[in-house]
Amino acid sequence: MQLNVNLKDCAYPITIQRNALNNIQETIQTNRKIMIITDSGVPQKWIDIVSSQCLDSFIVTIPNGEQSKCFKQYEELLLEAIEHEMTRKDAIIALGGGVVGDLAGFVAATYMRGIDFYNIPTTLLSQVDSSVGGKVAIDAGNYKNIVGAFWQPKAVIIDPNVLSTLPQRHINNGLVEALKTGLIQDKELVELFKQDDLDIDQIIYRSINVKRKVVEQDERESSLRKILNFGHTIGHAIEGAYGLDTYLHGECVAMGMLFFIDNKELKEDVLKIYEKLHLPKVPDYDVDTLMNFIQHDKKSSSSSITIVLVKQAGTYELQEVSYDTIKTYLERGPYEK
Ligand SMILES: O=C(O)C(=O)C[C@@H](O)[C@H](O)[C@H](O)COP(=O)(O)O
Repeated sequence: MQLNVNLKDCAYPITIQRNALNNIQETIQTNRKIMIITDSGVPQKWIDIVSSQCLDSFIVTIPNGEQSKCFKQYEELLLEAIEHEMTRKDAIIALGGGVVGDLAGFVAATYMRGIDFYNIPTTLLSQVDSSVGGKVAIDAGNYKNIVGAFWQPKAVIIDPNVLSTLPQRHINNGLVEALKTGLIQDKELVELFKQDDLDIDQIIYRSINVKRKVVEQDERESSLRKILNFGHTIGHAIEGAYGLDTYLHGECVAMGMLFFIDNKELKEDVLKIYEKLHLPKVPDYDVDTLMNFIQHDKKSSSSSITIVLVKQAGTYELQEVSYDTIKTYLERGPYEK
Protein backbone atom coordinates (compact mmCIF):
# COMPACT_ATOMS: atom_id res chain seq x y z
CA MET A 1 0.00 0.00 0.00
CA GLN A 2 1.35 3.37 -0.89
CA LEU A 3 0.23 6.81 0.33
CA ASN A 4 1.65 10.14 -0.69
CA VAL A 5 2.04 13.20 1.51
CA ASN A 6 1.22 15.96 -0.95
CA LEU A 7 3.17 18.95 0.29
CA LYS A 8 4.09 21.67 -2.16
CA ASP A 9 7.88 21.65 -1.83
CA CYS A 10 8.51 18.35 -0.13
CA ALA A 11 6.02 15.66 -1.12
CA TYR A 12 6.99 12.12 -0.16
CA PRO A 13 5.77 8.55 -0.33
CA ILE A 14 4.76 6.33 2.57
CA THR A 15 5.00 2.62 1.93
CA ILE A 16 2.92 0.43 4.23
CA GLN A 17 3.69 -3.15 3.37
CA ARG A 18 4.80 -6.36 4.99
CA ASN A 19 8.37 -7.17 3.87
CA ALA A 20 9.00 -3.59 2.74
CA LEU A 21 12.17 -3.64 4.86
CA ASN A 22 13.73 -5.98 2.31
CA ASN A 23 13.13 -3.58 -0.54
CA ILE A 24 14.21 -0.19 0.72
CA GLN A 25 16.05 0.57 -2.52
CA GLU A 26 12.67 1.01 -4.18
CA THR A 27 12.29 4.30 -2.31
CA ILE A 28 15.65 5.18 -0.80
CA GLN A 29 18.54 6.35 -2.92
CA THR A 30 21.17 4.12 -1.32
CA ASN A 31 24.20 4.80 -3.54
CA ARG A 32 25.67 7.45 -1.24
CA LYS A 33 26.98 7.69 2.28
CA ILE A 34 24.25 6.84 4.76
CA MET A 35 24.27 7.17 8.52
CA ILE A 36 21.85 4.64 9.97
CA ILE A 37 20.74 5.82 13.39
CA THR A 38 19.15 3.13 15.52
CA ASP A 39 18.87 2.26 19.20
CA SER A 40 19.86 -0.52 21.55
CA GLY A 41 16.31 -1.91 21.55
CA VAL A 42 16.16 -2.56 17.81
CA PRO A 43 16.93 -6.21 16.99
CA GLN A 44 20.16 -6.73 15.02
CA LYS A 45 18.30 -8.61 12.28
CA TRP A 46 16.38 -5.47 11.23
CA ILE A 47 19.59 -3.42 11.27
CA ASP A 48 21.37 -6.03 9.10
CA ILE A 49 18.54 -6.10 6.55
CA VAL A 50 18.68 -2.33 6.13
CA SER A 51 22.45 -1.89 6.15
CA SER A 52 22.98 -4.75 3.68
CA GLN A 53 21.03 -2.77 1.07
CA CYS A 54 23.15 0.38 1.48
CA LEU A 55 26.38 0.60 -0.50
CA ASP A 56 28.28 2.84 1.91
CA SER A 57 26.68 3.03 5.32
CA PHE A 58 27.68 3.20 8.96
CA ILE A 59 25.53 2.47 11.97
CA VAL A 60 25.26 4.53 15.12
CA THR A 61 23.36 2.93 18.01
CA ILE A 62 22.03 5.18 20.74
CA PRO A 63 20.69 4.01 24.12
CA ASN A 64 17.03 3.08 24.05
CA GLY A 65 14.67 5.55 25.76
CA GLU A 66 13.55 9.16 25.91
CA GLN A 67 16.74 10.22 27.72
CA SER A 68 18.56 9.94 24.37
CA LYS A 69 16.63 12.91 22.99
CA CYS A 70 19.13 15.27 24.63
CA PHE A 71 21.75 17.80 23.59
CA LYS A 72 24.66 15.49 24.42
CA GLN A 73 23.37 12.68 22.19
CA TYR A 74 22.50 15.18 19.47
CA GLU A 75 26.05 16.57 19.50
CA GLU A 76 27.56 13.08 19.47
CA LEU A 77 25.58 12.23 16.34
CA LEU A 78 26.70 15.44 14.64
CA LEU A 79 30.32 14.59 15.50
CA GLU A 80 29.84 11.10 14.01
CA ALA A 81 28.59 12.70 10.80
CA ILE A 82 31.61 15.00 10.70
CA GLU A 83 34.02 12.16 11.47
CA HIS A 84 32.57 10.14 8.58
CA GLU A 85 32.92 13.17 6.32
CA MET A 86 29.26 13.27 5.45
CA THR A 87 28.39 15.92 2.89
CA ARG A 88 25.17 17.65 1.92
CA LYS A 89 24.57 14.95 -0.71
CA ASP A 90 24.51 12.17 1.91
CA ALA A 91 21.57 10.96 3.97
CA ILE A 92 20.39 9.73 7.33
CA ILE A 93 18.08 6.77 7.91
CA ALA A 94 16.23 6.57 11.22
CA LEU A 95 15.63 2.91 12.08
CA GLY A 96 13.75 2.79 15.38
CA GLY A 97 10.90 4.31 17.29
CA GLY A 98 9.78 7.86 18.01
CA VAL A 99 12.94 8.76 19.93
CA VAL A 100 15.23 7.66 17.10
CA GLY A 101 13.04 9.35 14.47
CA ASP A 102 12.80 12.65 16.36
CA LEU A 103 16.52 12.77 17.14
CA ALA A 104 17.80 11.51 13.78
CA GLY A 105 15.42 13.85 12.00
CA PHE A 106 16.69 16.81 14.01
CA VAL A 107 20.29 15.88 13.17
CA ALA A 108 19.30 15.66 9.49
CA ALA A 109 17.47 19.00 9.70
CA THR A 110 20.47 20.81 11.12
CA TYR A 111 23.63 19.08 9.87
CA MET A 112 25.08 21.42 7.24
CA ARG A 113 21.68 23.19 7.40
CA GLY A 114 19.84 20.09 6.28
CA ILE A 115 20.43 16.77 4.54
CA ASP A 116 18.12 14.03 3.29
CA PHE A 117 16.30 12.01 5.91
CA TYR A 118 14.43 8.71 5.62
CA ASN A 119 12.33 7.15 8.33
CA ILE A 120 11.92 3.41 8.82
CA PRO A 121 9.84 3.13 12.00
CA THR A 122 10.17 -0.08 14.02
CA THR A 123 7.68 0.64 16.81
CA LEU A 124 3.94 0.85 16.46
CA LEU A 125 3.92 4.37 17.89
CA SER A 126 6.22 5.62 15.17
CA GLN A 127 4.40 3.58 12.50
CA VAL A 128 1.00 5.05 13.31
CA ASP A 129 2.11 8.59 14.06
CA SER A 130 5.53 10.13 14.61
CA SER A 131 7.30 8.90 11.44
CA VAL A 132 5.01 11.03 9.28
CA GLY A 133 4.65 14.81 9.38
CA GLY A 134 8.17 16.11 9.82
CA LYS A 135 8.12 17.07 13.50
CA VAL A 136 11.69 16.43 14.66
CA ALA A 137 12.99 17.47 18.06
CA ILE A 138 14.99 16.91 21.20
CA ASP A 139 14.09 17.63 24.83
CA ALA A 140 15.70 20.19 27.14
CA GLY A 141 15.69 18.96 30.72
CA ASN A 142 12.29 17.40 31.24
CA TYR A 143 10.60 19.66 28.68
CA LYS A 144 9.52 17.48 25.78
CA ASN A 145 10.34 18.38 22.16
CA ILE A 146 11.12 21.96 23.12
CA VAL A 147 13.96 22.29 20.57
CA GLY A 148 13.13 21.16 17.08
CA ALA A 149 12.18 21.80 13.50
CA PHE A 150 9.79 20.76 10.76
CA TRP A 151 11.88 18.58 8.49
CA GLN A 152 9.96 16.22 6.28
CA PRO A 153 11.44 12.82 5.47
CA LYS A 154 12.14 11.97 1.83
CA ALA A 155 10.23 8.70 2.32
CA VAL A 156 8.73 6.60 5.10
CA ILE A 157 8.83 2.81 4.97
CA ILE A 158 6.45 1.01 7.31
CA ASP A 159 6.85 -2.75 7.54
CA PRO A 160 4.41 -4.22 10.10
CA ASN A 161 6.54 -7.42 10.21
CA VAL A 162 9.09 -5.63 12.39
CA LEU A 163 6.49 -5.42 15.14
CA SER A 164 6.93 -9.17 15.71
CA THR A 165 9.89 -8.38 18.01
CA LEU A 166 8.25 -5.46 19.83
CA PRO A 167 7.27 -6.02 23.49
CA GLN A 168 3.51 -5.89 24.16
CA ARG A 169 3.80 -2.77 26.35
CA HIS A 170 5.22 -0.90 23.35
CA ILE A 171 2.52 -2.25 21.04
CA ASN A 172 -0.09 -0.91 23.47
CA ASN A 173 1.81 2.36 23.71
CA GLY A 174 1.56 2.81 19.95
CA LEU A 175 -2.08 1.81 19.86
CA VAL A 176 -2.88 4.84 22.01
CA GLU A 177 -1.71 7.26 19.31
CA ALA A 178 -3.86 5.38 16.79
CA LEU A 179 -6.84 5.57 19.13
CA LYS A 180 -6.16 9.29 19.52
CA THR A 181 -6.31 9.68 15.75
CA GLY A 182 -9.59 7.80 15.61
CA LEU A 183 -11.12 9.86 18.38
CA ILE A 184 -10.42 13.14 16.60
CA GLN A 185 -11.04 12.14 13.00
CA ASP A 186 -12.09 8.57 12.29
CA LYS A 187 -14.93 6.84 14.14
CA GLU A 188 -14.37 3.58 12.25
CA LEU A 189 -10.80 3.50 13.51
CA VAL A 190 -12.13 3.69 17.08
CA GLU A 191 -14.50 0.81 16.28
CA LEU A 192 -11.49 -1.33 15.24
CA PHE A 193 -10.33 -1.20 18.87
CA LYS A 194 -13.48 -3.00 20.01
CA GLN A 195 -12.66 -6.16 18.06
CA ASP A 196 -11.18 -9.16 19.90
CA ASP A 197 -8.25 -9.45 17.51
CA LEU A 198 -6.89 -6.08 16.53
CA ASP A 199 -6.25 -5.60 12.82
CA ILE A 200 -2.89 -3.88 13.13
CA ASP A 201 -2.41 -3.32 9.39
CA GLN A 202 -5.75 -1.52 9.13
CA ILE A 203 -5.03 0.47 12.28
CA ILE A 204 -1.70 1.64 10.84
CA TYR A 205 -3.20 2.48 7.45
CA ARG A 206 -6.17 4.42 8.81
CA SER A 207 -4.06 6.35 11.34
CA ILE A 208 -1.45 7.37 8.80
CA ASN A 209 -4.06 8.28 6.24
CA VAL A 210 -5.69 10.72 8.70
CA LYS A 211 -2.32 12.12 9.71
CA ARG A 212 -1.27 12.60 6.11
CA LYS A 213 -4.42 14.57 5.31
CA VAL A 214 -4.05 16.83 8.36
CA VAL A 215 -0.37 17.52 7.64
CA GLU A 216 -1.16 18.31 4.01
CA GLN A 217 -3.57 21.02 5.15
CA ASP A 218 -1.45 22.52 7.90
CA GLU A 219 2.18 21.41 7.82
CA ARG A 220 3.40 23.98 10.39
CA GLU A 221 0.63 23.53 12.95
CA SER A 222 -0.84 26.99 12.67
CA SER A 223 -4.37 25.68 13.23
CA LEU A 224 -5.80 22.29 12.17
CA ARG A 225 -2.67 20.26 12.98
CA LYS A 226 -3.17 21.10 16.67
CA ILE A 227 -5.82 18.37 16.73
CA LEU A 228 -3.04 15.74 16.45
CA ASN A 229 -1.92 17.01 19.83
CA PHE A 230 -5.13 15.75 21.48
CA GLY A 231 -4.15 14.45 24.93
CA HIS A 232 -0.62 15.82 24.70
CA THR A 233 -1.00 18.99 26.81
CA ILE A 234 -1.56 17.11 30.06
CA GLY A 235 0.16 13.98 28.68
CA HIS A 236 3.47 15.77 28.14
CA ALA A 237 3.11 17.44 31.55
CA ILE A 238 2.72 14.05 33.28
CA GLU A 239 5.62 12.68 31.23
CA GLY A 240 7.81 15.60 32.30
CA ALA A 241 6.72 15.64 35.92
CA TYR A 242 7.41 11.93 36.31
CA GLY A 243 10.84 12.10 34.71
CA LEU A 244 10.40 11.21 31.00
CA ASP A 245 11.37 7.53 31.43
CA THR A 246 8.76 6.49 34.03
CA TYR A 247 5.87 6.19 31.61
CA LEU A 248 5.91 5.68 27.85
CA HIS A 249 4.73 8.55 25.69
CA GLY A 250 1.52 6.84 24.56
CA GLU A 251 0.66 5.89 28.13
CA CYS A 252 0.80 9.58 29.07
CA VAL A 253 -1.22 10.61 26.01
CA ALA A 254 -3.87 8.09 27.11
CA MET A 255 -3.98 9.77 30.51
CA GLY A 256 -4.06 13.23 28.94
CA MET A 257 -6.97 12.40 26.63
CA LEU A 258 -9.25 11.46 29.53
CA PHE A 259 -9.36 15.06 30.76
CA PHE A 260 -10.74 16.22 27.40
CA ILE A 261 -13.25 13.55 26.45
CA ASP A 262 -16.45 15.44 27.12
CA ASN A 263 -18.97 12.60 26.87
CA LYS A 264 -19.69 10.08 29.63
CA GLU A 265 -20.44 7.07 27.36
CA LEU A 266 -17.47 7.73 25.12
CA LYS A 267 -15.18 8.01 28.13
CA GLU A 268 -16.48 4.69 29.43
CA ASP A 269 -15.83 3.07 26.03
CA VAL A 270 -12.33 4.51 25.97
CA LEU A 271 -11.62 3.31 29.51
CA LYS A 272 -12.69 -0.20 28.46
CA ILE A 273 -10.16 -0.03 25.61
CA TYR A 274 -7.49 1.18 28.07
CA GLU A 275 -8.22 -1.81 30.27
CA LYS A 276 -7.81 -4.15 27.32
CA LEU A 277 -4.46 -2.47 26.55
CA HIS A 278 -3.34 -2.70 30.21
CA LEU A 279 -2.61 1.01 30.34
CA PRO A 280 -1.53 2.52 33.66
CA LYS A 281 -3.96 4.63 35.66
CA VAL A 282 -3.36 8.36 36.02
CA PRO A 283 -1.01 8.73 39.01
CA ASP A 284 -1.47 11.30 41.79
CA TYR A 285 -0.23 14.65 40.58
CA ASP A 286 0.46 18.11 41.87
CA VAL A 287 -1.61 20.63 39.92
CA ASP A 288 1.01 23.41 40.08
CA THR A 289 3.79 21.11 38.88
CA LEU A 290 1.73 20.07 35.86
CA MET A 291 0.73 23.70 35.24
CA ASN A 292 4.40 24.64 34.97
CA PHE A 293 4.87 22.12 32.15
CA ILE A 294 1.59 23.14 30.50
CA GLN A 295 2.72 26.75 30.25
CA HIS A 296 5.62 25.54 28.09
CA ASP A 297 3.34 23.65 25.71
CA LYS A 298 3.82 24.72 22.10
CA LYS A 299 0.09 25.50 21.87
CA SER A 300 0.38 28.08 24.66
CA SER A 301 0.47 31.85 24.49
CA SER A 302 1.31 34.08 27.46
CA SER A 303 -2.05 33.59 29.16
CA SER A 304 -3.98 30.94 27.25
CA ILE A 305 -3.64 27.63 25.49
CA THR A 306 -5.44 25.81 22.68
CA ILE A 307 -7.02 22.59 23.88
CA VAL A 308 -8.55 19.80 21.85
CA LEU A 309 -11.88 18.46 23.10
CA VAL A 310 -13.69 15.37 21.86
CA LYS A 311 -17.44 15.12 22.38
CA GLN A 312 -18.19 12.41 19.79
CA ALA A 313 -15.78 9.81 18.38
CA GLY A 314 -14.32 11.10 15.13
CA THR A 315 -14.91 14.78 15.79
CA TYR A 316 -12.95 17.46 17.60
CA GLU A 317 -13.34 20.97 18.99
CA LEU A 318 -10.44 23.38 19.30
CA GLN A 319 -10.87 25.84 22.18
CA GLU A 320 -8.67 28.68 23.35
CA VAL A 321 -8.82 28.62 27.15
CA SER A 322 -7.15 30.47 30.00
CA TYR A 323 -4.64 28.80 32.32
CA ASP A 324 -7.24 29.06 35.08
CA THR A 325 -9.58 26.93 32.99
CA ILE A 326 -6.91 24.28 32.46
CA LYS A 327 -6.33 24.32 36.18
CA THR A 328 -9.98 23.47 36.75
CA TYR A 329 -9.65 20.49 34.42
CA LEU A 330 -6.70 19.27 36.49
CA GLU A 331 -8.50 19.88 39.77
CA ARG A 332 -11.56 18.00 38.53
CA GLY A 333 -9.42 15.01 37.57
CA PRO A 334 -9.46 12.58 34.63
CA TYR A 335 -12.21 10.24 35.68
CA GLU A 336 -15.05 12.75 36.03
CA LYS A 337 -17.15 13.59 32.96
O1 LIG B 1 2.40 15.39 14.41
C1 LIG B 1 1.84 16.13 15.20
O2 LIG B 1 1.53 17.29 14.92
C2 LIG B 1 1.51 15.67 16.54
O3 LIG B 1 1.18 16.45 17.41
C3 LIG B 1 1.59 14.21 16.80
C4 LIG B 1 1.94 13.85 18.22
O4 LIG B 1 1.27 12.64 18.48
C5 LIG B 1 3.41 13.64 18.42
O5 LIG B 1 3.66 13.02 19.65
C6 LIG B 1 4.25 14.85 18.34
O6 LIG B 1 5.60 14.50 18.30
C7 LIG B 1 4.10 15.81 19.49
O7 LIG B 1 4.63 17.01 19.11
P1 LIG B 1 4.72 18.29 19.99
O8 LIG B 1 4.59 19.38 19.00
O9 LIG B 1 3.62 18.28 20.99
O10 LIG B 1 6.02 18.25 20.65
